[in-house]
Amino acid sequence: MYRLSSRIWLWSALLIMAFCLLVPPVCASTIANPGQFLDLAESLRTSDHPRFVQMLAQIHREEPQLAPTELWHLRYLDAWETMYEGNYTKSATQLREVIDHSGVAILATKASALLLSNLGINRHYKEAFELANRLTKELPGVRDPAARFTSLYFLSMTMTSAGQTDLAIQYARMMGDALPASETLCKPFTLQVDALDKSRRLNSSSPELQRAITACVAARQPVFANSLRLIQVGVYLREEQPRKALALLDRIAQEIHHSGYEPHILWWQMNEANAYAILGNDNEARKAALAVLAMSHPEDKNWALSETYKILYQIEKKRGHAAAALKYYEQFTALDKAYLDDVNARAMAYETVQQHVLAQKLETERLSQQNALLRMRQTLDAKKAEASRLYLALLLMALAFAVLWMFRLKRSQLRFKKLSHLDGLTEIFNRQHFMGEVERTLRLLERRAGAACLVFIDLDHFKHINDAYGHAMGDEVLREVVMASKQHLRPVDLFGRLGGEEFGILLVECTRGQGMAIADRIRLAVEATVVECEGVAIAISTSVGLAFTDAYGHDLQRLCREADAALYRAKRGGRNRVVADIEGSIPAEA
Ligand SMILES: Nc1nc2c(ncn2[C@@H]2O[C@H](COP(=O)(O)OP(=O)(O)OP(=O)(O)O)[C@@H](O)[C@H]2O)c(=O)[nH]1
Repeated sequence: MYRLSSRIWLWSALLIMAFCLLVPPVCASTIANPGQFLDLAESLRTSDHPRFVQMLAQIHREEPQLAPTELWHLRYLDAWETMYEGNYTKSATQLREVIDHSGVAILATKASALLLSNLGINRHYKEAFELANRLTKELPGVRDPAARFTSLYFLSMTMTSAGQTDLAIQYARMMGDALPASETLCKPFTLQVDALDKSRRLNSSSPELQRAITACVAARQPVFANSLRLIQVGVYLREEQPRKALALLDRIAQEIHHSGYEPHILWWQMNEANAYAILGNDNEARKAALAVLAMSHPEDKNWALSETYKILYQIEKKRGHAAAALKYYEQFTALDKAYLDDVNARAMAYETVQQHVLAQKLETERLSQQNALLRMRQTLDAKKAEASRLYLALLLMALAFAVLWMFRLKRSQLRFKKLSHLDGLTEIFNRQHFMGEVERTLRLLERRAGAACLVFIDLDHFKHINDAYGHAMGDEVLREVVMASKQHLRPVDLFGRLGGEEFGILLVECTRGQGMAIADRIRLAVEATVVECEGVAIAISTSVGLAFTDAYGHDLQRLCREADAALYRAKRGGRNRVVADIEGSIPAEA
């Protein structure tokens, strides 16, 4: 048996038992099926170790025939055996190989869990806690119940070794929550008791203790049951109940010694020495303590040995054996220091890893916060750009709408203005606008001494047309007369309805002769206008009076008076004729 510290002994026992029960024993064994053969070998590792070694050698001879998964399984078992033989460094390398390269999730998880224990035993605490962190992270993805159970088992043990007993209890509870078919509550309960004991929260009447013992006895797990009973002995001793401790030690003595499990025997012996020492039975205490020393090796460094030296020191001191007392005291303090150093190293390593993880987490959080901020900014910028585009579009739409609205307004204003200038029936200038335009034009002409002729037109006997054919026909006649007259005007001439059946024309830049000719052409056009009413052509004629600027100047009033007078004369002269102003050279009458 290999020399381990007393705390590690318990963990080793827990480790061995865990692997014993991971794979249920298989009865058949044939190399014809290497997968099954490997499973069988794995199940026999601790219960029949010689056979396991022999099977390992046998399958090594068949190595070339093995499938890749089977080869990796074999390498995992090799790593286990190497660790069992005490070569932790080589075993760690082999396990890392399986973890990194096997590609078989269950094997990688089992190898990780075993490596965790390996690193702990080998006092590579920092690496152990780093691996524990990785295992914890990977745990949600471990679906295989046995692999999950194993991971939790080693995680719980590792947390206890780091003094993180609450976490250890939590992992142990998680083991109990999802037990693989081949497992019982013995191991989860034992781990909880161990964590409670390490954190001094266990007393002899704690229900957890009894519950765990019952579960392990029922599950036929003597190593676990004995570990729990030895813990109970320790609790009795802490509670100053040495007689109860001795009674329990007595009860389990046979089983402990029969098991041959050296760490338990040593632990049992040390507890006996301690119980007798508390009772003041120095002889028995010394005897038991010396038995512990006899079982140990000079280079052993463990807590049980440290406690033993302490007991011996106290006894020798009491007896006044100063030299012996000093010798034991020196050995006790050296071991105690080593043990405390180890505890501190574990706690320190745990804290270091946690700090590192925390720093990484903070850095990750900081980076993710920066990313989130950046994303928010980008989103905000995109939204701003979108909003700007929207505002621009809205602005353009509003602008377009305003322009359209203004355009339509202007157009309708112009239309109304134009309409307000026109006569509703004939659509030529109404009187007011006509007079205004005539006055403006006359002023312009006057400035450049241009000639013009004002023409007044009045339909003859229009009342009769209305009376004979109706007012609507009268309107039609008015429209036709206007259209006929327009044919003889130039764009510069002004044409307006003065009222009723009376119209005015200003012929611009027009000589007397031209004026008379145009007026007569209009008269003739009116006369030729055909408006029929129920097949009867309506006779239309008009009288025309003219006044020229060459005779009366550019004064509108004067011209109007003279044109009106000429028109009056045309009427009086018999109608349907053109009469010019009196002062004109030609008294034109047609
Ligand atoms: N249909 C129609 N008749 C109008 C309009 N404005 C005025 N009149 C009519 O025109 C007629 C003008 O009659 P009068 O002033 O007696 O002149 P007239 O009958 O043409 O006789 P003379 O001018 O002397 O030849 C009236 O009967 C008015 O009612 C109009 O817009 N439409």
